[in-house]
Amino acid sequence: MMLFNELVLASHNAGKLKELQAMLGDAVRVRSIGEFSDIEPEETGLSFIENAILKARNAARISGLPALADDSGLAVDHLGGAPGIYSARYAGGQGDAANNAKLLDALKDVPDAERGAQFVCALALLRHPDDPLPILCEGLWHGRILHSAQGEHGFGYDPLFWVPERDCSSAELAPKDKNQLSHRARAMAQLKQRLGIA
Ligand SMILES: O=P(O)(O)OP(=O)(O)OP(=O)(O)OC[C@H]1O[C@@H](n2cnc3c(O)ncnc32)[C@H](O)[C@@H]1O
Ligand SMILES: [Mg+2]
Repeated sequence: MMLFNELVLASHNAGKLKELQAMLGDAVRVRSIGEFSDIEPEETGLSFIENAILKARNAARISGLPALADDSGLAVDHLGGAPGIYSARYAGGQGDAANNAKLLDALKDVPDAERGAQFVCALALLRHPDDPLPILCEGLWHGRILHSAQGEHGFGYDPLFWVPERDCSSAELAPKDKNQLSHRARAMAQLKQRLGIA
């Protein structure tokens, strides 16, 4: 049962915002945290869940609205799950191109069979900043890291993420297809069920 008709999305990532908005549809009025503040909270948590809660709590406090945050990243088997929660900061906060270059370099001589990886998404919804029981949902997407970038859609690590079920990179998927298959899509499907808007 939906208890509100408006929420703020606690993300400063344009690619994520677009996907989350498309997935939520018009069941709820979505505001962006950018309307309220340009300051990004420090992601000091040691898990995706902790960081999602921290970002949502900060947004709920700033906006006075229920807040939904997404903390996500790429966990590469050969790297023991790195970059994981540090995915956005993998190359020192220099952006997607630098992150992708560093990842390709880290896997330079690694054969296909050992290039398995998962995209991870944790969603946290807080109805207010002191919500003692956030709604938490998670999604995983299994794939493999390519040897070079492919595709123009999406954002972040998408050009390097091979999607076995579609035989292409996630940056080669049409946005509507990525939004049905991705880690974010899986977490969002759970959230919509919890909210009764599935
Ligand atoms: O924290 P916010 O403001 O939401 O924006 P952010 O970009 O910093 O987001 P995260 O802290 O959750 O870091 C996520 C990292 O994982 C990458 N990532 C997450 N989901 C992705 C997806 O669907 N496709 C490609 N890369 C993704 C993304 O590019 C970032 O480098
Ligand atoms: Mg972030």
